[in-house]
Amino acid sequence: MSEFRAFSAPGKALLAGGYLVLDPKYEALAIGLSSRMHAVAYPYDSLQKLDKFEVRVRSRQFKDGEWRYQTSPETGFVPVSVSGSKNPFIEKVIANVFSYFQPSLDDYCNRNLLIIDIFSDDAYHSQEDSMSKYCSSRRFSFHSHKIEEVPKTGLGSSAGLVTVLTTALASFFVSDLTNNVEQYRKVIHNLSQVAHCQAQGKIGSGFDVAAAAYGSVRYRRFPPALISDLPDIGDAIYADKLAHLVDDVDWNITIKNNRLPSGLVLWMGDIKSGSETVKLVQKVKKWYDSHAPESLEVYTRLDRANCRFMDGLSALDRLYDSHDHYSSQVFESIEKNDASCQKYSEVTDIRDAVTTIRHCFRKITKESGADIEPPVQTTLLDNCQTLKGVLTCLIPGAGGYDAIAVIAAQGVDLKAQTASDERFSNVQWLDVSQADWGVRKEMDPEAYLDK
Ligand SMILES: Nc1ncnc2c1ncn2[C@@H]1O[C@H](COP(=O)(O)OP(=O)(O)O)[C@@H](O)[C@H]1O
Ligand SMILES: C[C@@](O)(CCOP(=O)(O)OP(=O)(O)O)CC(=O)O
Repeated sequence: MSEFRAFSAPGKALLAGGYLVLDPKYEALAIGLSSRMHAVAYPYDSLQKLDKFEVRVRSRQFKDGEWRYQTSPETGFVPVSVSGSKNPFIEKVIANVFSYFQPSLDDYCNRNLLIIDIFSDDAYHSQEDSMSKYCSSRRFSFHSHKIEEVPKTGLGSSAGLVTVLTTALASFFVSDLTNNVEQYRKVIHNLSQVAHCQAQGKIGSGFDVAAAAYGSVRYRRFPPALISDLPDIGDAIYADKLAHLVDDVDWNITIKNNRLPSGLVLWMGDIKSGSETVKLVQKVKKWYDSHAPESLEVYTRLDRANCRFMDGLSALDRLYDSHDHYSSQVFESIEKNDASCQKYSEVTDIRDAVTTIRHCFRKITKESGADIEPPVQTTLLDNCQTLKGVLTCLIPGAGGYDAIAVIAAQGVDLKAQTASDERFSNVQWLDVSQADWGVRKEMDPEAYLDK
């Protein structure tokens, strides 16, 4: 590719299936978010040295936000940092994209310097110590600290980065990718899952990369061994094993469209208190293993409620699209959030499912010591449920003290409703909502360039 091109990938919120989604028996609901990670790929440039590729990834929103890696076929495309700084997510994307496409330097003579700019939308990070600036017509926040030092809001910045960078880097090697992302979506997803797991040093469920690649999806995970069984990057057989995994192996995952109803909006409330997902997962696993067979009964009940929740959202989405009189009555009742809601099974089915989900999570919280829905969050969610226009609310993902998710009718303003309400004083409503589409080409690459 010889011209500028830009791509973006969405953030994520896991609205159903936390913990269960780690087991391929269960499905989960990953919602793509309007906060996106962006990548701008520049036309090829040339290095003086012709025996290597150099990839320069710049995140100018952050202090020291530039990483330069060199790689070559001779070294099995093992990336070597030549900027002194390292970024594991960028490094693994480079290793896997080059290992997969196997570019020869002869084919890229004088086109061996690849430059990509990364931009992240505000909601991914705390905005303290930042300044809003325009790059041409797009506005981003620029921070005075390094990316690793800026507090995150848990919207999946690393998954979005890995997915959009994989897409942008691949566009140097596949001439028609930019205008056919859909055709290459599976390859992008698979390469991104591999890179993300390798960079994190652990194999999670992958729901966050699935959301970054596909948008809002009903998701069932791949077997962890698909990735853990890969040889080391640079190993003589790594490229062949990676190509076989990406192109030929059945990952046996479920990726189905399952979106929030058009007539509803997702609100994410940042609580500004962190929770360490890895420790929560370890505590829940210990509880599950030590409380069998009752723990299996709890998971089975949770799974049924998760599926009722997901099915209920799909039913409500179909109802909204019908635009008939009954649909209007149902959505009007949600807007009022009064006793009239009890008349409509489309509303009560979803609420009953979430009630069961939250009850099970409180039971696990009590028995495992993992603060999935601790009492302070229970109180906050119960208060949220009373707000005008709220259909339901829950703790997303691994739960804890990170955030709350509220599904409310369009046109409802939770910021205004809660602004002077002491009960919500520690909630910062993020400027983010659901966005159903995954990684995509952006139509205005010039909009990211400093004029
Ligand atoms: N805009 C960015 N530019 C460069 N690296 C980024 C960017 N956003 C995220 N990262 C990388 O991802 C890491 C955060 O990943 P992680 O801890 O998994 O958080 P999250 O839950 O948001 O994915 C950062 O420390 C950094 O290495
Ligand atoms: C526990 C989980 O099932 C869900 C975690 O969801 P979060 O959205 O809390 O994830 P982080 O952003 O990594 O904290 C682990 C997994 O699925 O990998």
